[in-house]
Amino acid sequence: MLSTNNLEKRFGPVRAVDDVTLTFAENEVTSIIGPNGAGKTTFFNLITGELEPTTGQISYNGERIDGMNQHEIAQSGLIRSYQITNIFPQLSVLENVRLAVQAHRDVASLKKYVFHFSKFDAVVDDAYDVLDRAELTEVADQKAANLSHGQQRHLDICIALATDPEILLLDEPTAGMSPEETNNTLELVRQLAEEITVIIIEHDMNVVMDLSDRIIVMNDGSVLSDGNPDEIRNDETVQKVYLGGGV
Ligand SMILES: Nc1ncnc2c1ncn2[C@@H]1O[C@H](COP(=O)(O)OP(=O)(O)OP(=O)(O)O)[C@@H](O)[C@H]1O
Repeated sequence: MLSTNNLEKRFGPVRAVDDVTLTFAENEVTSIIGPNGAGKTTFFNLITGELEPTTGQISYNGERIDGMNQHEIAQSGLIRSYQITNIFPQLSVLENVRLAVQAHRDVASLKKYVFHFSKFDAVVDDAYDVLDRAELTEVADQKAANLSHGQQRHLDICIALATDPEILLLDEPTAGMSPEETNNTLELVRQLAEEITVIIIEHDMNVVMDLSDRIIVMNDGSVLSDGNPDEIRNDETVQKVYLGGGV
């Protein structure tokens, strides 16, 4: 459904992403790992349209998306979670998700929602459905600013889910979380992966090994290795370059 072909991004002399050809399958959790500066974030930025490739192609559901703007790519179902920066802290949890549901509708529908309260109710119902998936229903009326760090990260994922993604990109979803919050997030991502495709950048190897169907190891902009958790754990090159033999 999503593939890259000879994808390359140069920043002056630096090849941040260097000849990356990958295909992502539906309903899999894929983790992208690698040392600092390996090109993981740049790869995400290329897929979501935040950066344009220097050369190479990106295809999504049979269409070229390289060169499309971020908004068009997001509308087509490829959504990135933005690590809390998308949250309006002074609004309630429900209002945050409701706004995201509304923003996803086109302008004509939006007018209907304003003038027909039955449609507005449907938006609220959708927002509650999303909160329910992340177990945030109980805090729906609280100010987003008052949530714990883990709950805010989940709210951020809810805001992404409210736009009905087919592919969800998550950048270090468990960063800064307590062990309990991390477990909740793992459970949430597992549930999501039953319906959508999830691609994660993650540094925590326990999370990566636990959660992933597939792991892509990047180094110096290139794909060093690509396989299931057992294959990556036993890959000698990966151990030498990245895992230090410790996993
Ligand atoms: N806007 C930019 N301008 C110049 N160089 C950049 C830019 N963005 C990234 N780079 C360089 O591209 C390379 C890849 O960086 P990138 O941030 O994609 O790596 P990363 O794997 O996400 O690293 P980290 O795990 O530290 O976030 C690095 O050498 C980085 O310095």
